[in-house]
Amino acid sequence: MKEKVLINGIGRIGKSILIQLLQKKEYEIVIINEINPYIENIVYSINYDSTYGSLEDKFKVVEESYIQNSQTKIKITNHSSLFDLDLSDIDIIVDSSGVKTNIEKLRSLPVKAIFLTHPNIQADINLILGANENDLDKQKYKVISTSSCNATALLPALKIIDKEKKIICGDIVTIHPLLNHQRVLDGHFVGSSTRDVEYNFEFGRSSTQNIIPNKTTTIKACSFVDSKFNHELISSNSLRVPTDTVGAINVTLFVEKSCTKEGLIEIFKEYEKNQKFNIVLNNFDPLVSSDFKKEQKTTIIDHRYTDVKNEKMIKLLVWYDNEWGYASKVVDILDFYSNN
Ligand SMILES: NC(=O)c1ccc[n+]([C@@H]2O[C@H](COP(=O)([O-])OP(=O)(O)OC[C@H]3O[C@@H](n4cnc5c(N)ncnc54)[C@H](O)[C@@H]3O)[C@@H](O)[C@H]2O)c1
Repeated sequence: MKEKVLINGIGRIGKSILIQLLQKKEYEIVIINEINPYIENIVYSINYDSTYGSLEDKFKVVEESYIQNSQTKIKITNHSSLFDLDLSDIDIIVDSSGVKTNIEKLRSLPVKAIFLTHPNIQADINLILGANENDLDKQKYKVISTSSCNATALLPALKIIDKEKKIICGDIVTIHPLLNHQRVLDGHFVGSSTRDVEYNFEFGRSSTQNIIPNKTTTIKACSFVDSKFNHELISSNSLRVPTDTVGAINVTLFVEKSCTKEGLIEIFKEYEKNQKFNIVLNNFDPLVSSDFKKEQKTTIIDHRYTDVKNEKMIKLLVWYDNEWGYASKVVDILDFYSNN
């Protein structure tokens, strides 16, 4: 039996999830709900993409409110609230709209599970593969947050190091591509109490003309998954840069047990060899951010920059595709949920 899916919000993340789910026979995308009222524009934005290229098997509009390609027919709805939708034919909702919704009310929806593509402390669980998948209890948990792209990339690396060397404290800087809530040229700041975007004057500044510093929610998102990895342990900030996708995290950690650069690389190689999910990729090649575009592994350790000072200070550079890579982890989480 296929899992019948509704995707809410078909922006950067919704679209990456849609395209990856379309490759899998275990899922049927029944509805896309999107507040964009122009179905021709929805189909256009699914078919063509400046970052990842255009779809081979293109969709077209049929019967006014459906889109169809050679494999699939999907109903398009335009409700601003999930509570206005007919969910009688839906098993799973993937909410990639970024809208903050009352979680108690979400639980009452007549579906098996609702996956939120943002960190949410009120969700039944914030889930990152390689960190806490064993805590997933399908009988108990209905609203499942798939955390953030940064936390999905960082937390597995922190846990690997903590297990072997015990982290005392540290600092991270995320270097993050543009997001759709930013402005192209200077304008009023963007942020709202109904979306998971921080109020931040700097995000009203031109995204293509600036490196924009901001307080990242990365460590907070990690703490929702594993409370040990919080702001008492690790400080953080972010630099938003004018690239389309693929982020990097510069990580500095102080640890209790002595280590060497070679020993650390060995630990990550061992993990990569034995991992259950597509998480760690060890890179030794002279690559740049765009080389990691569409990479499904989301904790890419660039060992050209792995370093140890005074046996107890570790430096790592971690890459991840914040759109396609993160979306692939959401799909892996759906698989994990469905198969357990
Ligand atoms: N872009 C990233 O790198 C990234 C990575 C991980 C997680 N996320 C999270 O995923 C979510 C979506 O981010 P995005 O970058 O895709 O944003 P986006 O702005 O590109 O897409 C959001 C889509 O949702 C639609 N939408 C807005 N309100 C809606 C509503 N009430 N009902 C239905 N649709 C609605 C918008 O029209 C838009 O098409 C956010 O929570 C974000 O924090 C983003």
